[in-house]
Amino acid sequence: MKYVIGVDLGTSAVKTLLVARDGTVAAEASREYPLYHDKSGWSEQDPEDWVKGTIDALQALVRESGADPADIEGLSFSGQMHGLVLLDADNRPVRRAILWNDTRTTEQCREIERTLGDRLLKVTRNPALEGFTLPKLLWVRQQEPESYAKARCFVLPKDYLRFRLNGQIRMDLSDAAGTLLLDVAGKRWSDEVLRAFELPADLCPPLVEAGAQTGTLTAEAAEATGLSADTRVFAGGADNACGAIGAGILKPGLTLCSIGTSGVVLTHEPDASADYAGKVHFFNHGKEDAFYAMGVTLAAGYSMSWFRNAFAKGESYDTLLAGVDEIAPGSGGLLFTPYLVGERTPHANAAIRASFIGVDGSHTRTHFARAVMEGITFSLNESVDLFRKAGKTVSTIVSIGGGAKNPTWLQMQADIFQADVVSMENEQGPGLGAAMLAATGCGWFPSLDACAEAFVKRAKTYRPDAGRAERYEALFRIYQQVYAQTREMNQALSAFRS
Ligand SMILES: Nc1ncnc2c1ncn2[C@@H]1O[C@H](COP(=O)(O)OP(=O)(O)O)[C@@H](O)[C@H]1O
Ligand SMILES: O=C(CO)[C@@H](O)[C@H](O)COP(=O)(O)O
Repeated sequence: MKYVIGVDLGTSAVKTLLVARDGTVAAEASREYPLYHDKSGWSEQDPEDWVKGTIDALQALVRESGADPADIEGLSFSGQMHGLVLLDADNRPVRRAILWNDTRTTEQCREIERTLGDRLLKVTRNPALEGFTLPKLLWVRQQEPESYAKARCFVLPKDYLRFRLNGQIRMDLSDAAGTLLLDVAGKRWSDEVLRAFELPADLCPPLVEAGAQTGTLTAEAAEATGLSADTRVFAGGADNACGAIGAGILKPGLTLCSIGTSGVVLTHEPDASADYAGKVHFFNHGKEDAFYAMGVTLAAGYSMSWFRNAFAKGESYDTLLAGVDEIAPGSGGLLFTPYLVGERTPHANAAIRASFIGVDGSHTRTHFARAVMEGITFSLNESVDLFRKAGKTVSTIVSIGGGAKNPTWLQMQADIFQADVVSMENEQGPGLGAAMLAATGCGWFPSLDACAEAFVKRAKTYRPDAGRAERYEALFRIYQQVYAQTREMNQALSAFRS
């Protein structure tokens, strides 16, 4: 049997999948790594932790599957987006990576808007948001000039990981789209943006398609992982692009919901003609010449993991969420907004923070757990709502990510989104999407679409219940008021955050 590997470099962990030629997942291995929040709004990781975790996970994958390394033909990547990894002349990181959910760059975002005006949206197709890469580059240049002086090139998280496995510095278009330095429709680095900020063109790595082969494993990487040095390495893509591939979102009319650390609602765009006026992100897909639009909830799964770590440390999600299905929609009048680290869609605001509204003496921890699930899903529904208002039909949503492991949450998504929600046999869509890029690159299939026919396996469809949907519609209208009602208070409270 021949195999490929998909490596998903997530925010909470790296997840590796060994996938056989018929699309069956033969083995899985993952390793967690820490997040550093040294100050309020900061979020960093050590690139060395990604490399160690991945090598460890790959070793375990090869060892525990018993697969012959010679039969593992290709490997590709899916990665958390936007994180800035600045490299020195020897390609060593000059500081820790600043991640997608780090919001320290509000000032730099305003500077980008002032400098580029309406050209920003025209060229990069996106507004200036704290999570994107360009504001982070400007922050390091202004705040840590000694680190910036050492920097020769920047890459994104999975590009650094790939470099450590194949020795080549490259960036794929789907990830480059989230830097605010790419001419998204033209598929090239924007000279105009680089010039406007006096950034040298060679700071940007060579661009490739997500499906392009970028060499093979180095001898050292092969030795460390137990893989063969002949294993072909394919560039891979942004986790949301790969999640879309792994869920079969390869043609118009299909929508994805992913609840990982972040949460996204994403629709396929066949070309760059759609204009959402910057209300949602607009990026290059991992499928050549296609695009996607998406709304992002910054703290989706992160709200659940925060809740667990703060109030039930050490418990499994299954234990934490036991009993939530016995509580009626609305959690007994308890509402949660998931703005733990600020928000992106529909409220681009780094200063907003989360709330529980309506706490009652009768509420138990289970009410709080259900309210957290509902609040995250209401936030994602703001993106569904935005797409519907822009004229998209959203009737079937494929749901992936850690949040899709819980059947009550999947039914809740159907009831709140008022759409059929489809789960996958394997909820690890981004890793599967990465494996599909490798499988197609190895020539197993003539196209990603053909690969999807064999690899994308739907498990169950959750249909909305009319009664619950009606109740949630009323609750959603109340939920939508919380942002405006708490914005000023949170702005004032920001002075008290450390
Ligand atoms: N069994 C579960 N039930 C409900 N939610 C879960 C479960 N397992 C994981 N999650 C949620 O999924 C999140 C992790 O999802 P994952 O897709 O692995 O994230 P990432 O790609 O960002 O590392 C956790 O933060 C948690 O909120
Ligand atoms: O910032 C974004 C998308 O714009 C995030 O979706 C990151 O790409 C991280 O993803 P997860 O770790 O939550 O999968």
